[in-house]
Amino acid sequence: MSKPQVLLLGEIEHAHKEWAAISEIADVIEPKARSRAEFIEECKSGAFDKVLVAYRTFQSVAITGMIDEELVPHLPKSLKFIAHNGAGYDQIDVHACTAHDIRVSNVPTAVDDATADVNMFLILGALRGFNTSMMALRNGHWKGSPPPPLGHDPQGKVLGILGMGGIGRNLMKKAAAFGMTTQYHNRSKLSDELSGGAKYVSFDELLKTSDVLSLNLPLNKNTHHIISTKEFEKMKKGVVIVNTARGAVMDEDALVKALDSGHVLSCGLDVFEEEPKVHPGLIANPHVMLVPHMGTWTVETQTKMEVWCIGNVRSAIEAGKLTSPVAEQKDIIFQG
Ligand SMILES: O=CC(=O)O
Repeated sequence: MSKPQVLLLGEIEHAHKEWAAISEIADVIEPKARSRAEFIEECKSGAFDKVLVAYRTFQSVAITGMIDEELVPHLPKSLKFIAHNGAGYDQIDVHACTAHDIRVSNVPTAVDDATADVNMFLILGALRGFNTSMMALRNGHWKGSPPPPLGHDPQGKVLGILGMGGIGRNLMKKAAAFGMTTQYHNRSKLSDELSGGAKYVSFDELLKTSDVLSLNLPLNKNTHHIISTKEFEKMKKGVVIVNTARGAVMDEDALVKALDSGHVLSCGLDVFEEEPKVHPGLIANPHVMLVPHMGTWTVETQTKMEVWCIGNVRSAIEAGKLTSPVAEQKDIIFQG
């Protein structure tokens, strides 16, 4: 019997041993296409007609573009699984995939520590106002002239976490070590065991009473611009906002205005609405902490993510199911 085919969209950089083991149970193929148009043509040519599983990276979007309603109908009928190497899967229209009987998995858990570490780094940097003086030092002006205003301690501050998934819960533990108290808002209240004693509050309450607001929720139609002008107006004056989720959960234009007016004291961002473009109002603001999407950018975490994603590929081939299906598909019974 011939082996099933696996389509590699992107590259395996670390988990070479685990990937080599996939070659023992499947034939791995790669696209020749270098653009979305070429990829669609390659799909149409029948080149992928025996592919059962696709492994994809965040970066492979440069070739395929979004896995959206336009692209999904061109994917081969044989394709039943997409294993996405990343926690956030906003590049994939899950509903379009469900409609074509394609199961989708992401990589939770493996990303939690590294992303929450960046979260903490951004919280500390934004509270302390480190960026201005770090820039002054490099420009030969020591702390700057005049020196920057005094920063703020995390101790005793209320951290509001919007989206209490794995990263949010990991952040809560780290923030506790810095003396912060956590409250959260989530689609649903967590069990006491999961929430670790953090107070569940309404969205409005979270906005009104947090000293630091951390965005840890996925980007989808419901969360796009969930933080905009109206929400900034409800926040405490002097609030600090950090985002390691996806840029578009916050309206960047509105953020820049809230920073410029002084209502928002500072922010720490790892993600941007139109990456790799960064809003000029953020670039021009020396107080804000800006990191070019490096939440999971460590050898250890990238390796863990690849191993996890390859585990999904293996499970799809051997057991006919994914180990970590995306939330939207957990309760769906597939036909094909
Ligand atoms: O941004 C990183 C991820 O979604 O894994």
